[in-house]
Amino acid sequence: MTQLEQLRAGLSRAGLDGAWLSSPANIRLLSGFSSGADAKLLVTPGGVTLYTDARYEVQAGEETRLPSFIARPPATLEHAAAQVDGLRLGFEADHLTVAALDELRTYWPGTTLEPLGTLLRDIRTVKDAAEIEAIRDAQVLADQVFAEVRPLIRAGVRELDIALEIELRLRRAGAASAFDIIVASGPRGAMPHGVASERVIEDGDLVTVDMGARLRGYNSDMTRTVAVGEPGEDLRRVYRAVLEAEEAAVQAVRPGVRAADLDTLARDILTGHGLGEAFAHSLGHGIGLEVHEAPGLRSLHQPSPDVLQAGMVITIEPGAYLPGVGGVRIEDLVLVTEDGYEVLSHSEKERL
Ligand SMILES: CSCC[C@H](N)C(=O)N1CCC[C@H]1C(=O)N[C@@H](C)C(=O)O
Repeated sequence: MTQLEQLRAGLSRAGLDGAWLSSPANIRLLSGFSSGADAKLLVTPGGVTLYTDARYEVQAGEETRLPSFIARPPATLEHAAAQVDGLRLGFEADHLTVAALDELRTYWPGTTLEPLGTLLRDIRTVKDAAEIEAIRDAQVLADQVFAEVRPLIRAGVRELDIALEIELRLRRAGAASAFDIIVASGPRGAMPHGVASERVIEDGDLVTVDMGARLRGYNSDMTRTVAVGEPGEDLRRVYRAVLEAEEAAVQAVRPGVRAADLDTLARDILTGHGLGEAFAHSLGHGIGLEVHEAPGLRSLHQPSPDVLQAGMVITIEPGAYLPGVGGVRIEDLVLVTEDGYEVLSHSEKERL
């Protein structure tokens, strides 16, 4: 079933006639149009219409085979009003603003509007062959760029120069950076989201590089922690503990495993090394049109209800963060297959 067919089936199960979609990722998923921030998608029993404005007329013609209506609000809402009168329409409650919902109610007094729930989240969680190919290609590029930039990670180089080189090479290859590149060296390694700064890397540092490529709309995500010179034995011990947790969690990936249990598995290993408190985030996440999407690999603070299925693409990224000292994170991008897993990220890991 195509994603649109899955959406229609889900709408009918929920007693809805259609949907008004505003999130760029879902618009791209269903239409192929890549500038969803300036678009809406209307799904009704009679068809699907992409609404966008004159800046995107040519682009819409190139990117989608769906009929487009070129206008700006309120003309778009007035045009849609005739099609949605008397219908029950779903909307993305986690994306549509309160003001935008009020506006829909004003222009469509005869339409019942209801939150879509997890329907689109669920459709996006399991990837089809084309989506997996795009993520795989994004990771091939990320591995290649990491290999090219790896020799730059040395004493005397600023974190932001490493990030710049990564970004430049991704852009030159026709991709983009999936997110602000994290380069966290020395004590900055204690910041899980330590985006590259002006800090100059020193001998004995561990340097965490977390990067991803966005290609054909799909993202990759991978982290490597690199040793510069000879880090002290305390940091090496932390590195080995994180690597042990990471490899054990990857090896446990297969359909039917609860996402929360993978987090617990990695967390227990780190706790055994006295690093449970230092693992300050969840084990990983699904990835696709957005960097963070379902399933969440989380056992603490709202444990994930998700169970792994073939076709999910997830990250496994345990870390340990020691304020004032430094940190380690190791992350692989993993495809859940029918009989287990395939690691999509191939960049070499340190063996300390
Ligand atoms: C700003 S995108 C960061 C990408 C990165 N690989 C990543 O997902 N990280 C870095 C450390 C934690 C993890 C993260 O943000 N996890 C989220 C899902 C959480 O809430 O734990």
